[in-house]
Amino acid sequence: MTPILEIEDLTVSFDGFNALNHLSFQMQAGELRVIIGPNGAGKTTFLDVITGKVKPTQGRVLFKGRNLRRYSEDQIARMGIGRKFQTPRVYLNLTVRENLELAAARHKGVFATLFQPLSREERDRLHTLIDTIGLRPKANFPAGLLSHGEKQWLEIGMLVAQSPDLLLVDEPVAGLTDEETHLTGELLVALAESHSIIVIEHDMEFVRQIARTVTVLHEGSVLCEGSIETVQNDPRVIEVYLGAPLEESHSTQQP
Ligand SMILES: Nc1ncnc2c1ncn2[C@@H]1O[C@H](COP(=O)(O)OP(=O)(O)OP(=O)(O)O)[C@@H](O)[C@H]1O
Repeated sequence: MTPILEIEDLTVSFDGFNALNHLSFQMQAGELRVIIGPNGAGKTTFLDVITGKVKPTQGRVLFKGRNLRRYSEDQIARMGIGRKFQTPRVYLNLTVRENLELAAARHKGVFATLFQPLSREERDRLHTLIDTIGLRPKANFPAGLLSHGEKQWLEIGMLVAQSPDLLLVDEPVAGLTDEETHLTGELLVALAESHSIIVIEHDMEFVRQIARTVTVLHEGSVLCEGSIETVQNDPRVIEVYLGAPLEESHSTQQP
């Protein structure tokens, strides 16, 4: 089976400095993959290159077998790669439902956003999605009244409303309470039943909750990959996290 994402010998240089350095990576459709790595390991650049924001200096990024090099960021988004940034980008004056409707319509293009009402089927999908993201009781609240965690879930919902095949989620639990963090983990695990997802995260408790396979980046390359136990016990990983157990080094690794 063709992997949903395949990265071959990828190097990204900024003024001669390799933010990504001969990196190779593969994931199959339906995987929930967690990427960790110390500050400066190349995690953000990794996402930037998948979404087309940054172009490879060398090497290839293949999405469902197609080389992304010649496509713009917009084209890549329309091909089915959706990205959730660290800070929520929801419309604060619109309700939860309106935010989701807008995201679903935007997926169909500007004309549809302005003039075409959602079909019955699309409305049913959004109804289910509001339940999935746990915001049914607040469906008619303006997003400005939501907590930080609820805004994150809404934005994840807006991403899903655009029907991406691959979701890229950057540090979804930064700044969330323990309970919100746990609920975010449950949400991502539920979404992983029908989506391929890459999550970048520092919070090791959260990584343990959701991770099946973890990829560790270091100095722009894959240092090691495997189950959370495999990765945590790998001496190379322990060394790059300053010789400390992962969860203890976490507090020193936050940006
Ligand atoms: N536009 C740029 N110009 C120059 N150097 C850059 C640029 N973007 C990233 N870098 C460098 O590339 C390296 C990788 O950066 P990147 O932001 O991808 O790491 P990261 O793993 O996301 O780090 P963090 O956890 O701190 O967000 C860093 O050393 C960074 O300084």
